[in-house]
Amino acid sequence: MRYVSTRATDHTTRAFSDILLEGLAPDGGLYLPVEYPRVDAGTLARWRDVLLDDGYAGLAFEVCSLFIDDIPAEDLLGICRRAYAPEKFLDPQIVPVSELSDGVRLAHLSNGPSAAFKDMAMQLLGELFAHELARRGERLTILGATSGDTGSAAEYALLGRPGIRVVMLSPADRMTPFQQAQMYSIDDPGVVNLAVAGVFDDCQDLVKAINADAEFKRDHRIGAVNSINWARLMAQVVYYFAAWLRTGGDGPVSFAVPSGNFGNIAAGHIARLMGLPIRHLVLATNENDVLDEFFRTGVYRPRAAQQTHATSSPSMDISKASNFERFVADLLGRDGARIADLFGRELPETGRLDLSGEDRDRFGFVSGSSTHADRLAEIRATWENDRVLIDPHTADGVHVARRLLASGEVTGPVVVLETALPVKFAETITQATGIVPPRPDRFAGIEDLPRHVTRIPADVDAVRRAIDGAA
Ligand SMILES: Cc1ncc(COP(=O)(O)O)c(C=O)c1O
Ligand SMILES: N[C@@H](CCOP(=O)(O)O)C(=O)O
Repeated sequence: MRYVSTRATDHTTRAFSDILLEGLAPDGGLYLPVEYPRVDAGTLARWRDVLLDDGYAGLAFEVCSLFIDDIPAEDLLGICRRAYAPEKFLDPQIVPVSELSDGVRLAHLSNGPSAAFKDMAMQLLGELFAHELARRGERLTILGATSGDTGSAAEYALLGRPGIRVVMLSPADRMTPFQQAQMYSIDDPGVVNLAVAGVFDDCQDLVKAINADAEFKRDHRIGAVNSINWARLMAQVVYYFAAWLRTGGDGPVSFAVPSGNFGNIAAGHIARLMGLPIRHLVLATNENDVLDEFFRTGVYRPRAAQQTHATSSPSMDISKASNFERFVADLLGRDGARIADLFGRELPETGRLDLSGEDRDRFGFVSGSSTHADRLAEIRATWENDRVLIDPHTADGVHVARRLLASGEVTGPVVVLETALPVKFAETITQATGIVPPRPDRFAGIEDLPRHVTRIPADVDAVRRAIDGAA
């Protein structure tokens, strides 16, 4: 499979291993496969057996093989087996699917090392980076941005890997105490945590600004772990197949997806275009509802930092969704020149994109948003009715799914993607239920450990200095 930038105006394509290390394309666009591979009913039936016989790792190998043709098959199988070794996850099924009493299903994606769905991709990325860097004899500085979950998932997956160091930007004082402790308690010269005076979007802008400096990027061997890196999306595609297969039957299923940077649901969009029977992709936001607004109106209107609310689902406090560009590329038939103009000129100049004239309905998206009160009500109801604790991000998804099921806008089996364990958001869980969420033993006392973090302004030179200083 070859890859092309969303903004490409020529026929230049790249190999998977190259874009894995490169992350963001030099023209500022995001990589996509030249075309999505198609999966037919026979393949889905075979994959049902693969999942039963070879587990999640076997399925991941099958899906990834469609996107990677420059890593030998036996190496890729080993990579998938190490990434999805059952002992790394709280459940040997890796992604179990459960059913609540009202019929809504949950696909549990947060059983991995850092207790959020980011582990599903990050464990694979860790193995892929290690394989490719060893093969090339190269080093990589991962520069990432986090609103609370990508950072710890990346640091856990990459810690101690030869030739890799991580510089992670996080929004100062906007993550929960648990999320901060997960990252800032890491005491390792290969991990540099920077707390930026700003919101997640500021951190993401800084990452993009560094990536736009071709010379600095080349000299410092900068790579990416955010969902701007195609490999993240590829890995996330796998859990849509797994969840569909575990839901049983051959018919269409709808997925409700807590959304912020649009990576989680972009993977569902890709799975659907590959042929997975998905009826609706139910996009759920919190009060930061830029994406909900787009799917309702066709107008994409990112907000400034001052208009980005600090909510009780803080990992989704995002107002500029990176992966949205990938969706627009599909919406506009991969017209690279138009994408370059929209995202490289029109959006920065006008602050909005009006795509209401385009036929976005054909992609199966419906959307909604939730408030703090909605999330509390869903967490409480799910606890009282099912004795299941869900985190506030999952509650965003459950809320929108239940609302659209009730209105008839969405029908049939709905699988909500469960994206984090409640322990990461204990205060909100306790507010909703009066219960302190259970804490896996490996996280005992992390808030009491010394912190290793440097505060910086939202300034690209401060990031450059930190990268230089960490060298
Ligand atoms: C717990 C959690 N749920 C949902 C999301 C939304 O995912 P995405 O940013 O890929 O849309 C995130 C991150 O943004 C998250 O950390
Ligand atoms: N929710 C994420 C922020 C989005 O990051 P991405 O890596 O999925 O692009 C976080 O928790 O850090």
